[in-house]
Amino acid sequence: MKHELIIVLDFGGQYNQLIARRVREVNVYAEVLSYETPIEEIIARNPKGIIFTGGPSVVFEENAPLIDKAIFDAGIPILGICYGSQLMGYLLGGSVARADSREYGKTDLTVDKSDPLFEGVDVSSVAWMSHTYYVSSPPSDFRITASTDTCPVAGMSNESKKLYAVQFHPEVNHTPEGTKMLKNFLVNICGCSQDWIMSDFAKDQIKLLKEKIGDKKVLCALSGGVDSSVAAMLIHKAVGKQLTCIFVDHGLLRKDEGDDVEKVFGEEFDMNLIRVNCEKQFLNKLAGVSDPETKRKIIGEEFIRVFEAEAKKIGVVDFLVQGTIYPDVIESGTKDAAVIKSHHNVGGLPEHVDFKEIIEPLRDLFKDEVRNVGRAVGIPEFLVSRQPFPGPGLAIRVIGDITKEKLDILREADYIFREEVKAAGISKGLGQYFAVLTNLKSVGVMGDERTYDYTVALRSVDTSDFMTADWSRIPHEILAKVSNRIVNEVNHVNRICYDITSKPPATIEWE
Ligand SMILES: Nc1ncnc2c1ncn2[C@@H]1O[C@H](COP(=O)(O)OP(=O)(O)OP(=O)(O)O)[C@@H](O)[C@H]1O
Ligand SMILES: O=c1[nH]c(=O)c2[nH+]cn([C@@H]3O[C@H](COP(=O)(O)O)[C@@H](O)[C@H]3O)c2[nH]1
Ligand SMILES: NC(=O)CC[C@H](N)C(=O)O
Ligand SMILES: [Mg+2]
Repeated sequence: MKHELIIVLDFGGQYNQLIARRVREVNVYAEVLSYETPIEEIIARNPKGIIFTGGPSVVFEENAPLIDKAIFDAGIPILGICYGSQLMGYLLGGSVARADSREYGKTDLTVDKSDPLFEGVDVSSVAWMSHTYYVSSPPSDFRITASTDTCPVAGMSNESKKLYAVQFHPEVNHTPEGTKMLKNFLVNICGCSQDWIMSDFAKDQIKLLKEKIGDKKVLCALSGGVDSSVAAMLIHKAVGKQLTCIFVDHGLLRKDEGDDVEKVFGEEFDMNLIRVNCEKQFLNKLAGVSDPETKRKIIGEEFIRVFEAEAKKIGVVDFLVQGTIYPDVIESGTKDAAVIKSHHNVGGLPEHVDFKEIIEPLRDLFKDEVRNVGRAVGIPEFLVSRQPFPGPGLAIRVIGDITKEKLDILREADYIFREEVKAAGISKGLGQYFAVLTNLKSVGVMGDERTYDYTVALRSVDTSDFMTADWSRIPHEILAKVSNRIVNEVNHVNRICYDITSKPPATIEWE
C-alpha cells in the first residue's frame, strides 16, 4: 500500500495540480504540499523527488515565498519549474533579473541532450512560457542546459547534486516534449519504479475511509453523475450499509432525469437511496434572482439544508460526502487562484453546516482520472462515461431569472438536442453538450404570423479535463435537424444559435 512519493511544492502557480496529475500519469504517486511545510516534515515523508511549482511572486521581493536552503543538501532530487527555477537560482547564489522581454505562450526552445532531463528529447522544440523574470546567470556549480532567443537560462542543472530547473512549463500540453522531460526526471533522475496505478488510489481511499468513518453513519450527496457515483461507490465499499445516499430532485433537472437516477441506482447498486422532491423549495428561493453567483449560493445553501433535514430523520450522522473534484475547487477560488464561478458544492457552501465533517475523496482528481477510478471499482461504463451535469442544473442554463415555464421550455429543447446527438452516434466524442435558454427574445415568422419568442443556444465542447475546452465541430446537418425540431416542437422558441467559443475565454456553462 506504500508507494514511492513525489512532493509537488506549491508556490502559488496556476498549474500545480496539473503537475501532480502529469506525475501520476507516469505511474508515480504525487502530492501537492504548501511551500510552508517544514522541511523536516518533507524529508520525513521520504520523497523520491521534489518539484517546485511556478508562482506569481518575484523571488527577491518582500514576502516572496521562499524555502530553507537546507532542502538542497538533503540528497533529494529537485526539479524547479518557472518560479521554482528562479528560486533555486536565487537561493544557490545565481542571479535573477527582470527579463528584457517577457515571454508568454509558445516559444522555440533549444536543449542540450546530454543533460539527463533532456535525454531523448528533440534538440529544438516548442515550450510554453509564462514569465517576466528569469535566471540571468546560474549558480557557479550549475551549467546551462536549455535556452530560447530571449531567455539565456531556460534550463540549468547540477547533475551531481541532482538539482534541475526549467523556466518553461513542461506540465502543460503546449510543451509537446514536456511529458518526456518529466518522465526523465521521475524515472532516470529520481529512480522511481512507477509503482502507482489508479486502482491503487481506489484501494487506498477505501482503506482510509474505513478508518476515518469507523462505525459512524454517512450521508452521500448523490446526483447520479459521474463524480458522486464514484464517491458513493468508494464509501459503499468502505462502510456498506452505514451509507445513505440522498438524491435531491430540485426541479432543475433535465427531462426524465429524476426517474432515471432512481431507477438506475435502485437497480444497479445495493445502496440505501432516498430521493427528496423539493422543486417548490428551490424555485421559491430562486424566484426573481438573475445574478449567476447569487443563484449558485442560494442553491449551495438549499442543498445543504436538505441534507441536514434528511440527516435529522436518520439520527446522528457525522459525515457528509460530496463528489467534489479538482476543477470545482480551483474555479471556486483558492488562497491564490481567482474566483471564476462558485461551484455550488465548494464556493457555494454556506458558512455553517451541521455535519462534523465533509468528506471529498476525489477532491484532487481531474475528471478523466475520476472516470478511471470509477472503472477500477466496477461502475458500469454507461455511467462512468456520461457527460457531466452541474449540481445547480438548469438554473445556470436559464439565463436571467428562473421560472417553471422557462425550465420546461429548456428541458424540451435540451432533450431534442441530446436525442439527435445520440441518434447521430457522435455522443461519445463530445465532452459535454446541452441547450441554454438565453434571456433574449427576438422576432420571427411562423405560419405567416409574427412571433416574439426565446432564443435557444446550443453548446457542445470537446475536452477531457474540463479546465480548457474547444467547441465541437458538430456536422451542420445534425445542427440543422436539431434546430428544425426545436422550433417546430417546442413552444415559445423561434431562434437557435450554436456557441462557437472555446474555454478560455468563455467557460463551458453560460453562468
Ligand atoms: N441533485 C443532486 N442531489 C444530490 N447531490 C447532488 C446533486 N447534484 C449535485 N450534487 C452533489 O454535488 C457534487 C458536485 O456536482 P457535480 O455535478 O460536479 O458532480 P456529479 O453530478 O457527481 O458528476 P458529474 O460532474 O458527472 O455531473 C456531486 O458530486 C454531489 O455530491
Ligand atoms: O457540480 C457542479 N456545480 C457547479 O456549480 C458547476 N458549475 C460548473 N460545473 C461544471 O463544471 C465544468 C466546468 O464548467 P465551466 O467551464 O462552466 O466552469 C462543466 O462540466 C460544468 O458543467 C459545475 N458542476
Ligand atoms: N509562471 C511563473 O512561475 C512566473 C514566475 C515569476 N513570477 C515571473 O514572472 O517570472
Ligand atoms: Mg452533476
